Amino acid sequence: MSAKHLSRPMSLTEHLARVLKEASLIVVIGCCVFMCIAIWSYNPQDPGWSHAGYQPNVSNWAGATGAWMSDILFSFVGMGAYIVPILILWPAFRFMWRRHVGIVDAVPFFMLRTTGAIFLLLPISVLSSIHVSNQVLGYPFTAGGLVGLALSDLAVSLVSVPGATVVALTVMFFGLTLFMETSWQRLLEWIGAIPFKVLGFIVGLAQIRIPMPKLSVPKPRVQPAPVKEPTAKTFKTATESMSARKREEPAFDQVPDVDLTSFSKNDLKITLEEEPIAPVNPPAFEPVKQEDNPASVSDERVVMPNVVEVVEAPESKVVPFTARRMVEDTLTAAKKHLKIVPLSETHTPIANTDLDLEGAGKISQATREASITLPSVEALLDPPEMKSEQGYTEEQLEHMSRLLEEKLKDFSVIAEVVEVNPGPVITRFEIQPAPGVKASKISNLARDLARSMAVSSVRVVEVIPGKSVVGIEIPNESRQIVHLSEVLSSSLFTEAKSKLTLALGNDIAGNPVVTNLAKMPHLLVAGTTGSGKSVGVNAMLLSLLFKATPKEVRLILVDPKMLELSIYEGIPHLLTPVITDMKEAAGGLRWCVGEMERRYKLMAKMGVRNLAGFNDKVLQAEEEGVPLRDPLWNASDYGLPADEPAPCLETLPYIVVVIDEFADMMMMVGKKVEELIARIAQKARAAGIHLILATQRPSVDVITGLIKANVPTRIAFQVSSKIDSRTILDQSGAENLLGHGDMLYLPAGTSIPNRVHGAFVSDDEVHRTVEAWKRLGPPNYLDEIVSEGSEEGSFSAGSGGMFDDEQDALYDEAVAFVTESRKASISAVQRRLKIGYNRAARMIETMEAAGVVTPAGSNGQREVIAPPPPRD
Ligand SMILES: Nc1ncnc2c1ncn2[C@@H]1O[C@H](COP(=O)(O)OP(=O)(O)OP(=O)(O)O)[C@@H](O)[C@H]1O
Repeated sequence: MSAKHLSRPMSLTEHLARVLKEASLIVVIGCCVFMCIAIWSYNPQDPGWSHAGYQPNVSNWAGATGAWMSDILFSFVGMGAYIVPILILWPAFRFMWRRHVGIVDAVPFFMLRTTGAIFLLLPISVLSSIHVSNQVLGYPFTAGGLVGLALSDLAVSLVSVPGATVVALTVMFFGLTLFMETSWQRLLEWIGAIPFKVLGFIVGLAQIRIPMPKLSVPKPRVQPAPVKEPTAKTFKTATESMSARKREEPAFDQVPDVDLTSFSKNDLKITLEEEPIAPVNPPAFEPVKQEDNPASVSDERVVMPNVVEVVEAPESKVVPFTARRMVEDTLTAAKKHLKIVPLSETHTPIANTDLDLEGAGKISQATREASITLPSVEALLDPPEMKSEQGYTEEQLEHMSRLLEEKLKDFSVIAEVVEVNPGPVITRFEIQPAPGVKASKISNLARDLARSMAVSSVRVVEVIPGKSVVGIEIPNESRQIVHLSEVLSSSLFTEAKSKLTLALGNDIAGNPVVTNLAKMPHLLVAGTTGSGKSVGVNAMLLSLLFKATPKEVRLILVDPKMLELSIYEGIPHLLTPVITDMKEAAGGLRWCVGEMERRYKLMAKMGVRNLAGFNDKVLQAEEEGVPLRDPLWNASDYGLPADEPAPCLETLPYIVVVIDEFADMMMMVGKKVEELIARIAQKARAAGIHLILATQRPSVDVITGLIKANVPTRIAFQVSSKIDSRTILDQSGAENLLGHGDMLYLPAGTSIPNRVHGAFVSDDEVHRTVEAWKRLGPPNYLDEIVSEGSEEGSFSAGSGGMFDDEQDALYDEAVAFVTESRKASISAVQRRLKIGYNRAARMIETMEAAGVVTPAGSNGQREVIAPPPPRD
């Protein structure tokens, strides 16, 4: 948001209100000055309200009116009369200072201060009445006036003089707190800062006397770039702009020797907390003549991260400079209230416990040796752009914080901005709502806040782990693009051992977000059209292509739009050509179910619990020179002699099924797809089969309860409504994203989504990577995958017919064969009818359901129950 947005022209009503406000203040000031004159020139002998007067002339400077006014005040509140003008003036000034507060908004504050004023005034009268003699003063009644007299009589009779004094003092401070609306803590801090101010003044005087060389100060920056290795002897600070510091700065060795080692760490923490600092390498501060090379010193400077923390006492050599800087910082910090801490320091990166940084190394090493070298990220992807500072200036942040508070107040939410965290794409304002304000109330205001703050969207983060504040995320004026190459070259990605490592993008603080599909174990990606889904899916696919060889990961890509994934046609990772036909897509899923069952059986025979274990065992046996034989092999199934040895087992690749628009599939193929997906999702994890489902229609008929229950990891790109966001994430928030790859990533088993700025990858980059892989070898397609679907015969939308195996054209023939041969063997049926393994397996299962054969026994054999068909 630009500054011009912030300072929009006033409407006529606002203008009138402002003029009226200022005119009233002038009247109030006038009245108070008059009252002051009347009170200070009070003469008990002047005529007034309490008596007729002892002298013919009025001596009060404010005339007879003043004499009457002061007499009334002294008669009622005695000495309290002196503070009455202050009690009127102070609130009037505060009302003026708060320029954006309307009269209605000011009513609660007015009531608060009036109550405070009464509770302040009355005890002063009571105390005066009890402790001050009226003989010298000569007020009409007592030193505390009639009110003081009445209340003090009552108080003394109830709690005697000391008790009444304590009660009156307590009430007085209570009233003062309400009236001043100030925090005693701040007051104490302010008083505590006075010695530093004095010290600063003395140092300033000394500077004037000693001519010093100039030192240029770098231009303020909102987001300090993180420094790799902060020196232990420096102070870590946040934020920006030493813009106010325009005066000349001396070289450290010429600064008057002020011993500041006596400052306590706590002092520094309190006073320097918000002040940006540009720590300096001591050698860079040799006296430099600005005229010669003004930039040379500032170039040496490094902006350090935030929040003052004295790690170690400064070395004596740098004490004078540091000390002077501390004093300056103290002075500047005293003026500021807004705490600005870059997100890079406050935001906790997403936990990467899933990344398999250690495990699974054995297999990968072994498989990798025998396989092709992976293409290089640097050679194929565009390098990341140089990051430039794109956040708001410190003044803008200050202004926006106040504006945010006011806008919230317009919506009857009293809240205070306690911290601002600028990030590369968004800036997070942490607000502390008043007690009793519900976070959901603030969430519901997201759109109104975006409108009133003139930004494209505002996201409300109801829960920030470890804090009691609510976060308001406001987009920066221009956002940084996260390039995939940046995330792929991060150590998090390169060190991850899992072959299914996915690079998603950067989190709000700019840290890479890398996840493991193997642990997810299935992923649902949804978002409206143009929100960045396809780019996101491409980034995930490229992550796999830069991490795994075809021996390690195979892909089945389903692309009904024939647009997005067809680009990958021909890469050696594909198990089948990119599927664009829904029939074949359903067949692909059925093949996956069959493959899953087969893998489960294999793993059971081998006594391992998952694919990694299976592959380890196979490799180990290969290394020992005794390769394992396929335990499921049955020579007779293939018409071979029984003594034919089974083939050797090979490692099994992970299989990733990516469906780009699975709503289309649901519409065209019907409910059965949902069941198939659920079946794969429930069991396929151990078998190494993983699903990535993408849709641009996040409605309940596409993302059904069954799918949600089985696909625990979700990514929501921008959606058009709260309802869509709830359908994907079970909570709102995605409707307030920025689009263009901005996403909410909800890992399995958590309820707090993480905002991630998705990695961008261009079509060119995808092309280059695909070409590189194509050059490394042709794909080895399995024909049975798509034939599984098409050979099933017709299937009508929503009928579920294609999965009803009793409707299978060959089912009757299969039953006849089984009952005649009395052999309920899948491979026998497969061989006899010349069909795929999965189709045969399903027929046998259908026969089991129909009572033709028994369930498989412990040895895997089935009995045929039904009699053979009668012969003609
Ligand atoms: N991570 C990103 N960073 C920057 N811009 C992005 C990012 N992701 C997407 N975009 C921009 O958004 C545009 C739309 O992205 P994309 O085509 O992926 O959307 P989509 O959700 O797949 O839309 P559709 O469903 O219509 O295909 C892209 O052309 C690109 O310019």
